[in-house]
Amino acid sequence: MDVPKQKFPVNAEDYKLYEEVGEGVSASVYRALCVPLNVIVAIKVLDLEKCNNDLDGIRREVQTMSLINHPNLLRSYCSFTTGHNLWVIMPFMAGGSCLHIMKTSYPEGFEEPVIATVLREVLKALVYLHAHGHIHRDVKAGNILVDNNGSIKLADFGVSACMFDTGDRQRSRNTFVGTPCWMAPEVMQQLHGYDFKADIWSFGITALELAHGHAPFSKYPPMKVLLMTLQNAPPGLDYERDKKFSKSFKDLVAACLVKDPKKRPSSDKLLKHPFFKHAKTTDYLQRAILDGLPPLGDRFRVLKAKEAELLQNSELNGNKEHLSQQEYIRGISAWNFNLEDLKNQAALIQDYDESSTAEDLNASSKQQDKLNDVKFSAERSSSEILNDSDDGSHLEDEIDEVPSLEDSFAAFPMKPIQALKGCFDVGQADDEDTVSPTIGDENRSDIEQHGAMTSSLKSEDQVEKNDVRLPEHRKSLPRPTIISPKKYSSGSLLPDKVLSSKKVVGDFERGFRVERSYSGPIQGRQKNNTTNSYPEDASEEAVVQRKGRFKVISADLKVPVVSSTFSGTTSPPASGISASVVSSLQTILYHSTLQKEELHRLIKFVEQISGNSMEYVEAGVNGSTQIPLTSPRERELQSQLIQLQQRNTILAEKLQRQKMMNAQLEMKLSDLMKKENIEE
Ligand SMILES: Nc1ncnc2c1ncn2[C@@H]1O[C@H](COP(=O)(O)OP(=O)(O)OP(=O)(O)O)[C@@H](O)[C@H]1O
Repeated sequence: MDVPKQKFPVNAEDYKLYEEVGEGVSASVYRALCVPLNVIVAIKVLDLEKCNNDLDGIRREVQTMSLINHPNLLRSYCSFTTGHNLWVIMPFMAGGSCLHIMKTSYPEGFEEPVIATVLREVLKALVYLHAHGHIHRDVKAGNILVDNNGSIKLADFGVSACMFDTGDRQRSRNTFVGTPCWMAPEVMQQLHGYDFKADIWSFGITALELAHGHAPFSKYPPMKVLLMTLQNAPPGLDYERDKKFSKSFKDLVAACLVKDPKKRPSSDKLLKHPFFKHAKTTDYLQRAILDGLPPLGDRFRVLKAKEAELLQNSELNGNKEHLSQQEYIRGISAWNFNLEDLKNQAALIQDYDESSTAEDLNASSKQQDKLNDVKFSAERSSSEILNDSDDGSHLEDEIDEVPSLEDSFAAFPMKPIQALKGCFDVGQADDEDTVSPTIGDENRSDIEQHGAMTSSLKSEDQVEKNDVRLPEHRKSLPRPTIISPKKYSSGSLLPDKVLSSKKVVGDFERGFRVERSYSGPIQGRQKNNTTNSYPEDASEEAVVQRKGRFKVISADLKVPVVSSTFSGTTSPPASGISASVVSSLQTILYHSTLQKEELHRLIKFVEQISGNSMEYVEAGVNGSTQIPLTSPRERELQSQLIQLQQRNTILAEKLQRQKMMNAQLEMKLSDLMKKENIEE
């Protein structure tokens, strides 16, 4: 329940922690009492040492949560660090998440009026976010929270992004975030970046999740989900069990789950969809789904015990399918970039194929038929196939040598916690309406700047006044400023014109040049996006530490905007730590180049194989109904084609992994260079 404006203390001693009520990838959530105010709150506790992978995301989440102001969005009262933990104080949503409610009482999903009511509230939140330039990027039942009175709030801004971001922030919009089952195809593809419409896809998947009790493909490991989302026809409400749903509901889902983002409706347009005529008041939700539910803490305990039991059983039985189920139960969000995990996930794909459900397989397109052909005809494991393949195995072997890159990362200085103090301390504004820093002050701190970008996050009324068109603050953004191109070290992320400018010589330049010859999709994306004409993110200059995707911003470091750091004609002075970083950087660049070369070959290989073999398989499948394959030669050929197809699938997955590794690498390089610049 929303608490009227009060100043929440930023001291751990002022809070009394009660039971745990939720758990995510990076955090545990507790019910707690704010002693001085005598108010029950929820506290999200993040161990910063454990989530050094995504501290940047956490910082963004904290900032966004403190600035939003909409009844359907979970805001934070304040946040602060205590020891190596970050505490985010927020309203306690006693009903828990829709996912939890379904797991406890509605495993087959909710009734249609409940779904309409929940979705309408979520959509209102999205209209607000989108109108203010934000993409949520993780819309799913696990992030839809219900209060005692049935009111709904969308939570978890850990991976949200601002459409008006520049620099690294903008780059994050071209990266792979979200939860695979809910992730839009364009986000997975990482080709042209994505926008608000990615949330509309996730919204459609969430609609199916609420209707069935689980998201489509939720039983599969992430790699498989990727392939199915990209290759299959979009899921929908097309099955026997979906007969109970209205035409307008089916239509809404179909409208959201269109692969071409341009053809998806915007959030404000979707809000006018006839389906929402079925929506009721939130009191109705309270009666329909909360009545009789045990307290959140008890439900959470039971679910956690179930999860532990499942995990134990699956470990005992060696049943890998449960691993994915575990993730689902926990409502894991944000793709896990752990390479070992990814390898394991990819290795599971064969196992999952055998247990495909009618739902998942029927939702398939022609391509899925092809996959199935492969799936059911080839009995050998992927490793067997790879071992005796002539043209695929060497590629596999070479790729498997790449993990040395991980070692390269490990060499970087990474001790972020000390530098963190102050970064996350976000108290409650005395007057919320005053949280509107002046845009254009180039020396402001990162937090201030974020405030500027989210200064638009004002009350819902204001959005309505604006008729959900272009947010007012956009109109007031400073005129596009032409600045000299910023010198990234990120190789292929650079637009051509930056790459070609001979600003960096010596080994750096060599690195750049080599990078250039391999124009992966990331480069293409960046090219598109660097054409944006807004000033670069001043905060970039204040990065003092980085680990993974985390940038530590010095709270009081005021560095003027320097748009061209390597503007000289000599290489930057490399002394002490710099020299070692430079040499690490060179090693990484070298590896990156090899990797890209490999990717390039893989892409060609996959294109060739898929182009040719798909045709053949299709011909074989279609033809088989008329001309049975009788001769042993024909059968042998058919089986070879199937094997090729299977290899193709495996290579595509490898390719995807490599892409992700590359993206991470690019970001690390870029950050290291910036750090170098700052040190100079
Ligand atoms: N304010 C709240 N009131 C009640 N329960 C909450 C609240 N915030 C979060 N929870 C519960 O805790 C769970 C985890 O929280 P949250 O999603 O913020 O963590 P996370 O680590 O960001 O999770 P993930 O990234 O996996 O979605 C939620 O799914 C929800 O069930």
